[in-house]
Amino acid sequence: MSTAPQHCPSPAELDDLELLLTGALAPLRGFGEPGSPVTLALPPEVDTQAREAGAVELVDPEGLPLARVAWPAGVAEPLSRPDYGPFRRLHLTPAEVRERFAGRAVLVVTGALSDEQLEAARDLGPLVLLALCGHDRHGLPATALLRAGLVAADLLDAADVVAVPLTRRADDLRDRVVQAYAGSDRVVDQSELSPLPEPAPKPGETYYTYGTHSGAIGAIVRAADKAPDERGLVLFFTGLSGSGKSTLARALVDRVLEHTARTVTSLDGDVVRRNLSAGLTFSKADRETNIRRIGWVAAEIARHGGLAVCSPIAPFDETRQQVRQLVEDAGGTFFLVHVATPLEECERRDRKGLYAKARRGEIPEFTGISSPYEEPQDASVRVDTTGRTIEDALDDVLQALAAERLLDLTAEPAVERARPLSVVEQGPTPVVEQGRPSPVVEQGRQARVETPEAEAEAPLRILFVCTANICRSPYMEAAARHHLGDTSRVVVSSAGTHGFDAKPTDAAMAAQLQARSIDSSDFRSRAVTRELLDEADVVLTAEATHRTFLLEDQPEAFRKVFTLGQLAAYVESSGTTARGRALVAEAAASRGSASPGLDVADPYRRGDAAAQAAAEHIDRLLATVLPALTPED
Ligand SMILES: Nc1ncnc2c1ncn2[C@@H]1O[C@H](COP(=O)(O)OS(=O)(=O)O)[C@@H](OP(=O)(O)O)[C@H]1O
Ligand SMILES: Nc1ncnc2c1ncn2[C@@H]1O[C@H](COP(=O)(O)OP(=O)(O)O)[C@@H](O)[C@H]1O
Repeated sequence: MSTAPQHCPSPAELDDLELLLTGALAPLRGFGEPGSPVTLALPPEVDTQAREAGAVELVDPEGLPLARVAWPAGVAEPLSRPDYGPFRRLHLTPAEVRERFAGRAVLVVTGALSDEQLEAARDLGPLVLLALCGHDRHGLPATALLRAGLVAADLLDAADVVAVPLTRRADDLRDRVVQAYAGSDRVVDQSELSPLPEPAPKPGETYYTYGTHSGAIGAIVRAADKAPDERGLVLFFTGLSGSGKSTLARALVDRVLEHTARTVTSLDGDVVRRNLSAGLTFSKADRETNIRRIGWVAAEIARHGGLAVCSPIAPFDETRQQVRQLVEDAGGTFFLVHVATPLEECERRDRKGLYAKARRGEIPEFTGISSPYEEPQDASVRVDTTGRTIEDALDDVLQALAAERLLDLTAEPAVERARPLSVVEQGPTPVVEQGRPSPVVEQGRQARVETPEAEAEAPLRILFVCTANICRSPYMEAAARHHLGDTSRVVVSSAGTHGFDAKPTDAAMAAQLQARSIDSSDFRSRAVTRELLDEADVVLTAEATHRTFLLEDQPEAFRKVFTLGQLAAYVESSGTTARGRALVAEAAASRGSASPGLDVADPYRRGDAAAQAAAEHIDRLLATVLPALTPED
């Protein structure tokens, strides 16, 4: 028989294991007994190995073997006594409690004792404070409950605290567990000491803050009882590729930064896969690993009161539930947003060309096509973005967040958005002297152009970027070249953020160019590279999402990457007279944001009218931007 695999259970499962091993759940002796809520979930590969070996070895978070569990039958045999986690000394077995504290009343507590309850507890005589502090319980966090218990025990004449890791799912077995510790001694519940006030707490709320808590207990309660909007928060967007997760998540992050002093961590699916989850595939197991990693990071952020915004596909319900659990165990709130844009619309958008590839069988296991997406039943809000503006769709999320009193971003920001500052007003950041950018501003290009003089003489290089470099950016490149005529002061080119190398201009956009007597038959698409970005003096993207994509990889390029609409808006609103590189530096210093409202909409596969609208939009923007970007003689 093969060796039993090792596995570290979830915190709640570790709690259950402890109760099983100490006999607190007797006659239950293992996981998964018929009708028992005490279960153990093994990852598929561990499950397979455990079945082969007939057992699994459960280890603590540091890898110390705790128990051998027969598998799949589930009987647990101890290998060592647990010694992980804070307040371990308070974790006595039922037998130890019965022996050490025989004859004492057992007071069962799930919250901090109020002043009134403390007074009433004095009448009970010597006490055992049995603190139910399993990992997935709502209410006062376990460590705060135990600290408050120790203070209370100090204030009472003879009282000791015992930690009982009873989880919420084992609540049906609560009486049995309490009895195991109390034996034949008297049992009193905390709520019997003073009546609960009306109205009773709502599900998920606690009564630990009801009544008066003064002194040291009061301090513990107040520190733990953070208002919902002060607690760690994980906003988790799930939905199909192209449903709008990243767009909405990004818009939400911008709102948070504009409206509050909170810092935000963004964990976008694509970005995580280039970093934290680099190398993972799209198999079910790898997707689960990917989501659990995101969940782990997000939970750590929530543990410290932070705000994390996650936007992976996260197609499996069970993995999303695990993330919820991780976040709640860390004291944070998990807020699930289902971006429920239907597959047909996502496929119509196909902004990365992935659905087309998946349909052709070039991408295996593509979500929605050849890999499942399990619709969440537990989302706090469901948003279908079809036919709606981003602002409108975002509003649904903001309303739900505000309604749950988690984060109110619905009001206008207190400070009106600063108007673009001129370079002189801006102070120490990019300085423009005699119409030339300072070396600091253009550090990235120093390797290419040796001296500022030579740099000023060199033609200004514009790189246009869109998704696949077949619709919008080739049009921008060709139309700009046409518009610029035979000037040698500006050089234009284009590239795409995703795939599709060596494709001609999309037919609908080529037709628009032809209608303007511009030939684009020689054009072939290419992917944007670090070198292309380095070489460019200014990069103009079709959408804010393209800009973000570029800056996620090369944040140092932020002073030269704009959306075309953003730069046009700057030129128009600032009334600037700067030209060429000076204009680029000035626009960078203005710190205007690339609002998606300024994007050139994607005409791909949307017919001739959409192509015409995109072409006309680009024409208008180029008419504003190109004269300003052309250096003066
Ligand atoms: N086979 C397959 N299925 C789904 N998606 C695929 C696949 N291959 C690549 N991509 C691209 O990867 C992005 C999804 O990555 P995620 O990490 O969010 O996926 S998952 O949560 O692990 O399922 C997804 O990005 P979004 O469009 O932003 O969702 C795709 O661009
Ligand atoms: N109301 C809307 N909300 C969000 N995205 C929208 C909306 N309407 C159109 N879109 C477009 O849909 C696409 C969604 O892409 P993205 O946010 O990257 O999706 P995902 O991250 O889910 O793959 C973007 O091109 C976006 O501009």
